[in-house]
Amino acid sequence: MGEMDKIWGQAREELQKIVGADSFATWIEPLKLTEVEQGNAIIACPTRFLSDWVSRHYSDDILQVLDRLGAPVSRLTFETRSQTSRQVQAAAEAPKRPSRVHAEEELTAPLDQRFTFDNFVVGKPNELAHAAARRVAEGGPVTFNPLFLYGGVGLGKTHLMHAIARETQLRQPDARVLYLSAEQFMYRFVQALRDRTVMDFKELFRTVSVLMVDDVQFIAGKDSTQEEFFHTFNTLVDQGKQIVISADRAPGEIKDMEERIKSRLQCGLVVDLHPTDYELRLGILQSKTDAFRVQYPGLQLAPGVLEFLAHRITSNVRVLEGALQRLFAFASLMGREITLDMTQECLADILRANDRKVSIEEIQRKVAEHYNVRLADLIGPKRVRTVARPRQIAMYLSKQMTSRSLPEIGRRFGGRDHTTIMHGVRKIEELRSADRSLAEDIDLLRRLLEA
Ligand SMILES: Nc1ncnc2c1ncn2[C@@H]1O[C@H](COP(=O)(O)OP(=O)(O)OP(=O)(O)O)[C@@H](O)[C@H]1O
Repeated sequence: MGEMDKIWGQAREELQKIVGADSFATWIEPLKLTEVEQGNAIIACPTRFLSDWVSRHYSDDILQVLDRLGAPVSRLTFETRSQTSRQVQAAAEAPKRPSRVHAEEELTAPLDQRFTFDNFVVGKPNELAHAAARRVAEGGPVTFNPLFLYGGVGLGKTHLMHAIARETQLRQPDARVLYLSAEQFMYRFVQALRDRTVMDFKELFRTVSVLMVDDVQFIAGKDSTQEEFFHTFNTLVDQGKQIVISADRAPGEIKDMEERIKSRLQCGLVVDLHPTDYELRLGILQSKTDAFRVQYPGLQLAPGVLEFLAHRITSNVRVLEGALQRLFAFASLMGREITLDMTQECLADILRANDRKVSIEEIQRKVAEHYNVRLADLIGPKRVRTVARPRQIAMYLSKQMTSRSLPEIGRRFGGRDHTTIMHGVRKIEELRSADRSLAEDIDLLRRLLEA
């Protein structure tokens, strides 16, 4: 067995544990590692569609697993077999199934086993989206059509879409649920145009019970795809069929999307997934930790680690999950308890990327609020002690927490000279070591500003 086959064999075992048996069979099984060269792993993949999906959804997992197995890889390149061999393969497979069934199976993107309602942690920022998704999945009379879910990267849109599709299939086994990305919609449409099978395409789309299209912003600027999408959409709505759409922004904000489509998209229920808050992040971390404990039995987790992560990693849930996954893998490899020190060491890059940039204005506002003085007084010329001390604290924090120079800070404090700022910073440094309650006040303010 060659070196690549050996590594890939081990990687496949690991990946199966991470993604689950079904997703593994659908997405990872058909792949083959052919070469690792200067940090680049070349992976052979039977179709473009498969490589697109795998690179969007499983790249991080594959990279992490290869890394863990000692293959120093920082990039993945997917190589698809040539067009000719793909056609030969398709032709060889075609007679096995009736053509209609074949087409439907190909159209619906497989569902990720991990994306269920049970695994979705609900908090303030996503409770409305979750409730609407559940309502749609319950079936019954269509009350809002379409359901339009939108939100920033990695906040759970795809997760909710898969959960709706799965739940609908469970509750109504006869319902034809079609779930696909807008990119796949376009790809299929273009293929139908090329193969002169547009009528079949229309027929197929217009006879589904539930149509779900992920990342609809993708068809912006693609005129004929938009046109076709619009007609499909109207036909289904007229027939009272449920449509669920997701996008990275609100319908009205999608550029290069025809007005009539935008307005159609807005006529149902539009709900957004807000950025996560601390409580939701902590809830998600706790739920993922429970899942990881099954995968890594016996692993010890020191108190405070999850709170630290929820506090420091605020970008999105995907990053949060990736961080936890790396931490568990690292700890299990080292056979050590997960402590705060290990967390900081193992996730240094992610933590750095998530460091909050605090502005001088935020510092001034927070300090003024904390000491109950007016913002205008904090910045203005008043010299009374009740204002002068908080002002110096704000100067000190501005120097510590931002990369601004003393003259720049001076300008934001009502045009003061840089020597005044330096004096203020020094004064607080002195007082800090002598006055405990002042030191505690400053720590509290810093924590509030970093949150
Ligand atoms: N509330 C939640 N509870 C549990 N897991 C969540 C939650 N929100 C997001 N996730 C997880 O975060 C990851 C990213 O979510 P998802 O793929 O649904 O994001 P998205 O909004 O579709 O992002 P993108 O715009 O990048 O496609 C997934 O693994 C998902 O399971």
